[in-house]
Amino acid sequence: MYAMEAPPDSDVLWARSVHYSHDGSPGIAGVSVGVRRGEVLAVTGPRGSGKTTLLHCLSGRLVPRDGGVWFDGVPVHTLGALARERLRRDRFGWIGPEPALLPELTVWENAALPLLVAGTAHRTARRTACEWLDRLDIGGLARKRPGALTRAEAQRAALARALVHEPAVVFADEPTAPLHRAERAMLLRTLTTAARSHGITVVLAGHGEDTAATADRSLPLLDGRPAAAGPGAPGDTPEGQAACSLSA
Ligand SMILES: Nc1ncnc2c1ncn2[C@@H]1O[C@H](COP(=O)(O)OP(=O)(O)OP(=O)(O)O)[C@@H](O)[C@H]1O
Repeated sequence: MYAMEAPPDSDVLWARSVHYSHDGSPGIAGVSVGVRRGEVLAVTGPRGSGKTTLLHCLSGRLVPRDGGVWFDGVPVHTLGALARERLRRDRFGWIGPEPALLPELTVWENAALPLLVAGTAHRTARRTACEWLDRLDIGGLARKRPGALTRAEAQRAALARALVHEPAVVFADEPTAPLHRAERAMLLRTLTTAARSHGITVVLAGHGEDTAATADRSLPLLDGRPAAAGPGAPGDTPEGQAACSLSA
């Protein structure tokens, strides 16, 4: 049983036989994965294969209907809603397909939000946010409002917000979806370079080949299950605990 196993120390995130269904429609079924500290893991698969659902389960937004998720050895699936919210605020960063910046705030205020919400002094939050905007090559836009940014710039601002508090793990759910090809490659490179230089683990969902190429390993999903978990595949257990067939 997953509950009797102990997550390995090397894994910052560890999921065992995770099942989640959205009001009856299948989301993911029997996904197990370990993510090592500082690693970039790609979760790939076609539309509707369960990538977003898995990221939501790993980040504590959703509680699996069955199976469990551990972060730093803590069983996230047993925590209450408030504790999971705190965990997401303090230890995780999130960037999705839409930048979701607050239009009435400046770019630096948007980037600083995780620090401000956590009670960091205004001046420190501003300095740190501006350092991240500089690092992501949009320092000159710090005082602008999101409405004045291109999509690529807005997505970089969202990336700064995901990284500003130097979380343990950044979840990036198709962060390049709104971008053109050249911008996509640039954003992925920026994300992984920044995360690697700060020891931040990345779980990156996407369906393009560029997603897998960016990552250290890949977990391909199909219909909510690990795609490589056919008969005889590694991890093809009766519980369906197939670990991600990790290619690297
Ligand atoms: N809120 C929801 N209500 C009902 N069904 C949902 C909901 N969210 C996801 N699903 C279903 O769960 C399955 C997995 O969806 P999910 O969004 O996790 O896949 P995905 O791989 O991220 O897809 P995409 O690439 O389109 O974002 C799909 O069949 C989807 O229709």
